[in-house]
Amino acid sequence: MAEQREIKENNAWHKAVILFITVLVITAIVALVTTAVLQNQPLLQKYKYGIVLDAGSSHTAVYIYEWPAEKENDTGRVQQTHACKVKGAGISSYSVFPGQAGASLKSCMKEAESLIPLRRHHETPLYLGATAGMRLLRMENQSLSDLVLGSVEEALRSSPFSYQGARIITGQEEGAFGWVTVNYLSDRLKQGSGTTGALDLGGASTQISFVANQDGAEESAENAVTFRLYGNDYFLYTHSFLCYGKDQVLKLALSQQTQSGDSSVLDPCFHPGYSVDRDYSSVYSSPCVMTGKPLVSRDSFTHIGTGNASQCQEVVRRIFNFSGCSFSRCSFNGVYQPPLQGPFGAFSAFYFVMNFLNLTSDSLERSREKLALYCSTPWTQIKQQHPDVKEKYLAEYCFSGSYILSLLTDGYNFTSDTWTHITFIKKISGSDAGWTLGYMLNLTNMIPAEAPETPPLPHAGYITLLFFISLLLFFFLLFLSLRSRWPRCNSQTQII
Ligand SMILES: O=P(O)(O)OP(=O)(O)OP(=O)(O)OC[C@H]1O[C@@H](n2cnc3c(O)ncnc32)[C@H](O)[C@@H]1O
Ligand SMILES: [Ca+2]
Repeated sequence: MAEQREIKENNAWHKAVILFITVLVITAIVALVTTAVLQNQPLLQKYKYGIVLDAGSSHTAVYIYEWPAEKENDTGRVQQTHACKVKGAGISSYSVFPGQAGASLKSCMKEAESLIPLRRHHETPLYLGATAGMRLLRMENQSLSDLVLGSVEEALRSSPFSYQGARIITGQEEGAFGWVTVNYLSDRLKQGSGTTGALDLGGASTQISFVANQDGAEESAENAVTFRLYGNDYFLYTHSFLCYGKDQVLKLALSQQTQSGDSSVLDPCFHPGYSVDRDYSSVYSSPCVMTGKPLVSRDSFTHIGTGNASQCQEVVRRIFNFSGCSFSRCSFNGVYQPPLQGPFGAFSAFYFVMNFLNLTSDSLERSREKLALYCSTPWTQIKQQHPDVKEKYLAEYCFSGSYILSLLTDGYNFTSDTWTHITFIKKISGSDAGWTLGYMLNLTNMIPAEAPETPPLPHAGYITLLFFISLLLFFFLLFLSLRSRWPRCNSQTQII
């Protein structure tokens, strides 16, 4: 009887222990799962998205970015998944029918709707930034520029995304965010290592941005931008030259060459055999062209190419004003520029043109030689060699190449030595170089000022830990349950 009571007491004791351990194990598992879920909240939500519309002077592009939902503050994680080129010219060209500017964006916005998962639409931020084309339109006619912006705003508001605004960004923002993009994508911000300068050549403006000595801020505050990113301070020199994009510069060059009012213009920046009738209005209607149309009754002139690179260089140099610098040093047009600090990434038309001309990896001298040979090639031959290239682009590569060489050397003061510091780029790690990504990262606060504290374990680490601890607890429980059966079997043997 005493033995039986002892066995019963033993069993009750074991049951209590097992119950206690079971409760402990369940609590531990619940706690672990809760921790893991809290630490990695968006386990099921894989990606988040953002959309930026780059309303440039020549065209509008819709960029879609994505990033892993649980890694919002980790530098170098946001990437471009899609770019849609809006058909037709830039939004500033809709000044005649402002209401149609918004409608032009419809097909790219539909594309974005189909590419971004439905459940993400309402939380996907949507921005539009307009650049030099709209800056020029605003200078010419503020109410027309407001109507165009109103039209795109209305179209974007009616999309399912989280519309955050459409505005004309400043040249300083355009330059600075281009710099952020380039350095973010090349992972230079996170490492806190040296940075890359950014050179952007658009249709209506061009930007130069690089980290420079802080003293420059005292000389010219309007060219200084400071960033604190990821625990590092950056003092940036940036300048945007309105009217020095490649389309506006061509107008400037043509206006200078047509001043005499002659019926034809012999242009050394176009190929021999090239001949096109142009309306004066296509040159003189731009606010960048300060001089008036020559006093002739004709509406047009004949634009004839002669293909002479050294004469073209002279034509192009006349576009810059190298006198009158009120600072310690200037680039051109009296604009302050500190000594260049490379390396540099040159994108947009810098890339389009230099890539077409096959000049992305030559020395400055070799580039000059190759360009001279190219410019002197007859127009018929050029057209035969490149039947698939848009004729407007094809006709202008000699001029644009000459302008780029002059802008970089005469304008920004790159030399034969520092020329090698420039890399002509289109994309970095699959994302286009340009201001849009930097703009979005800034507005969504995705680059923290301080280096974020790294969680004790990465996502995969939590899952692995959870698995092993659960496994361990399971075996421990199994062991205890088996062990609790042993004495009972022994007792029964003894009774028999
Ligand atoms: O920055 P802004 O000045 O507002 O202009 P944008 O944003 O519209 O300018 P892009 O960088 O898109 O293009 C720069 C210029 O290069 C031209 N362009 C685009 N693709 C080209 C190509 O393949 N070959 C030559 N030129 C090209 C385009 O028409 C513009 O004149
Ligand atoms: Ca641009």
